[in-house]
Amino acid sequence: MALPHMEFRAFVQALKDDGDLVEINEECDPNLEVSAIIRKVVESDERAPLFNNLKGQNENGLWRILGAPNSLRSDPRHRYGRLARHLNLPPTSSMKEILDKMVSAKTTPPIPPKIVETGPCKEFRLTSDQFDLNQLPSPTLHQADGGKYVQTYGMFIVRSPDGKWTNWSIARAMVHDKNHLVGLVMLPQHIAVIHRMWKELGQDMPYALAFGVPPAAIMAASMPLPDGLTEAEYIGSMVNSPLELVKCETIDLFVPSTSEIVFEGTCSVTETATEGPFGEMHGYVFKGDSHFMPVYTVNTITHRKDAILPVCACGRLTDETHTMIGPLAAAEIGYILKSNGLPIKEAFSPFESQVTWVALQVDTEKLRAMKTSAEAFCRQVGDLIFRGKPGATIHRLLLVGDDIDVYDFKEVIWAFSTRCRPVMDEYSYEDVPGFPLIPYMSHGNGPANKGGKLVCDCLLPVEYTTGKNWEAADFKESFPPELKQKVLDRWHSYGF
Ligand SMILES: Cc1cc2c3c(c1C)C(C)(C)C[C@@H](O)N3c1c(nc(O)[nH]c1=O)N2C[C@H](O)[C@H](O)[C@H](O)COP(=O)(O)O
Ligand SMILES: [K+]
Repeated sequence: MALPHMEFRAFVQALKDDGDLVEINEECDPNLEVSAIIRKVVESDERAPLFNNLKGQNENGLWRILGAPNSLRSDPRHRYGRLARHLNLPPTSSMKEILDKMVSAKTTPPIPPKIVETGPCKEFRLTSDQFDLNQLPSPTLHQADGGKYVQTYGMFIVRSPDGKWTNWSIARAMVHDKNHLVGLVMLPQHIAVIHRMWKELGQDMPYALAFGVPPAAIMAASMPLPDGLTEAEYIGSMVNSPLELVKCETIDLFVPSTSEIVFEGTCSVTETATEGPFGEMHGYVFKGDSHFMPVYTVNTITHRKDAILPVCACGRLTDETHTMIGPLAAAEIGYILKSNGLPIKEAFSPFESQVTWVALQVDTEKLRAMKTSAEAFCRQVGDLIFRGKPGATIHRLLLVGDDIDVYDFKEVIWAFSTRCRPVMDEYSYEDVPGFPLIPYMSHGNGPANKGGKLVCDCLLPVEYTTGKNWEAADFKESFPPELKQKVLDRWHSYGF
């Protein structure tokens, strides 16, 4: 068995060994029952459910479902254990350690993937007359959804026509009919950028959709890495070993050889169909909210025996859209600001903001050395992030001082509530791309795709000039160290 971060099935075994898996062997219905269970799981940080017995499974066990593949654990000591297992990090890892790992390959040489002859994803092969996506256990995730969202945690593999850039990403897709999907292809995402390249050529875009890929790969697939960067070699560098890829049956693309399930085909550059509505990452399903999106033809399915389909039943806190989309964008945002010489120490997207905010911890000593103004600094940050792709999903950037732990929302909201004067300390951006999936954008008063962004300065003026001139009225800062130690030592003898 390979290591959990390099093979999905080993990852599932690792969850089981961690006591972080519940195997459900009684028959469950992929129409809402499975998702209801997953929703209850992610709303209470319960163990991940593995559905071994689904209505509609075919004779080779295609497919089972693993729900909540990268959600939270209830034990605070292992809160991010499932994310850590995706990266071969200890289950006690912090979010900082996990995100540092995700940017670690920025400064190490890429390691190209290794092509292998075959692999477990080739155990079974179905041609288009041998499967019906409506008969297979494609799950319906929310009762108001427009279709069966079979694709919520698989990885799209698409390549630029010149073959130079292979992008791996997660984008949703639902069953359109027995051999077709329809999915969200939306700029500025790279899948949409590459789709446009094929459209300009007048050729349908070959794609592979691999489910149950190496966990390290799905993390990078969910991260807004730079244009033109091929995730496969970035991940190779991150895990310090080449990923093993195998050639698709019908198209000139390569997929991780241990993938659980692989759909192969072409994404039309002309034909669209109605997609949505879908219960999305901000926690809403708007009735009738569907749009025309590209149609994917599924020509071939290859898969492992008793293959497992990972499913994110997304919506309200806390599922993979919150543990991954916001934090991974924050990691990229922090990296961009640092590599542009700005005094940023940490960046995180608070779940409580439904990952629409990124909090940036500022090194205020370096800030003071810049002898800059609040307006100039906030505009510098906002221009770098809101005019670039990694900031696409983020609508508030909060600048906080050294004393604020951006990974702890209690800290962030204290600074925001007490140090950022509404309006005067906020710098608006109305002329930048907006994120249309946020309800106040898609169903609000202004344009869905433009503006609605702020840089919120949660640094007090003294932090720009002479430095912090207050003590927090709390146990940590308002008492001499020896007294604090005495209180801690005697805490129980006092009677607490
Ligand atoms: C982890 C994760 C990420 C995403 C999504 C989901 C999960 C679980 C769904 C549950 C399927 C919900 C859907 O909103 N979804 C999604 C999506 N990006 C889209 O353009 N379209 C989508 O439908 N991302 C985010 C993208 O994966 C990242 O933005 C990534 O950065 C993209 O890669 P790239 O274009 O930057 O290379
Ligand atoms: K990506």
